Amino acid sequence: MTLADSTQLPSIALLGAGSMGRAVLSGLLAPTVEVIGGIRVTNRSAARAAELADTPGVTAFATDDDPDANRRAVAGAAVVIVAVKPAMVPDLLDEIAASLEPGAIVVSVAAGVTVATFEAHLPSTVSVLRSMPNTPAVVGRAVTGLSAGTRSSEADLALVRSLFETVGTVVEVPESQLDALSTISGSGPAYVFLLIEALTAAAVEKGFTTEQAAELVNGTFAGASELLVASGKTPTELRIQVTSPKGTTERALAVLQQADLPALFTKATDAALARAKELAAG
Ligand SMILES: NC(=O)C1=CN([C@@H]2O[C@H](COP(=O)(O)OP(=O)(O)OC[C@H]3O[C@@H](n4cnc5c(N)ncnc54)[C@H](OP(=O)(O)O)[C@@H]3O)[C@@H](O)[C@H]2O)C=CC1
Ligand SMILES: O=C(O)[C@@H]1CCC=N1
Repeated sequence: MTLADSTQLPSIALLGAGSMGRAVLSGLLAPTVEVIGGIRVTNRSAARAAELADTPGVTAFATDDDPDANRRAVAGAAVVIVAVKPAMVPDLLDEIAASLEPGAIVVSVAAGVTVATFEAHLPSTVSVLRSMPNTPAVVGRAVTGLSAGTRSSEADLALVRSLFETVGTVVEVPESQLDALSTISGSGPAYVFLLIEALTAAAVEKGFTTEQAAELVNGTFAGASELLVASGKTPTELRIQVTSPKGTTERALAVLQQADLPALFTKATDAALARAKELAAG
């Protein structure tokens, strides 16, 4: 490991060790990352905190065991990542507000909840940023949307960018675009898995075993993704390469195109966007 490969981060409190909290944590625990001052993680249930108890560099607290867990975790932390469900955010912010260090950076991963809500619940000395990572963070392949708040400096943005780069790539957007980004890349892995499930069901229906179907379909999605990245070609060019004139793929695509997938994805992402607005309203 060279110095250029490594990331140094100041002390971090991660509030909420669910799917996304643990996905972000996985990047912070990489050998190339040094969190000076360590990582404090909180969760509601003691069971999840116990799972993290032996992780080097991590101190885990459960709010079920200790009502002060979140306040203890944020005291002295330079960066606080809020990874609880959106509906829980306002109460959590009220709980920790007085314990935050002046100058602390609070980063939200919560869908929908606006910077304005965070800033309204926190002291004016605290810098707020919003992020929208996705679950491939677990394998270092997240795409994270990141937006600065009204009180965050360029240095805060750079620090939080480097934090999320431990789990993948980062796309900076104005907050007005973050909910839209969430409907694409935040939710996106679920759309891909739904397609995988559907193609797997078609394979089983054609007589393949579940194991064979998984090998065929998972391998095809992984190979196609890698081909897209490695070839530098567009998805359209690559689709055309598969589709022999008057061949079998052409027949299959004609059926799929009847469903007007672009319109369906517009409708689906519009529904996700509407839900983000509901979450913002609380
Ligand atoms: N899942 C995803 O793909 C993405 C999720 N997000 C956002 O991440 C956030 C978390 O979602 P997700 O990880 O899926 O949800 P989970 O339910 O998996 O995680 C939420 C975690 O918060 C814990 N928790 C609840 N209350 C408290 C509290 N008062 N203090 C500390 N911890 C608490 C829960 O503990 P317990 O289990 O014990 O109740 C749970 O572990 C949401 O705001 C979501 O919008 C953002 C991008 C993508
Ligand atoms: O479904 C959700 O609300 C979160 C945000 C994006 C992905 N999961």
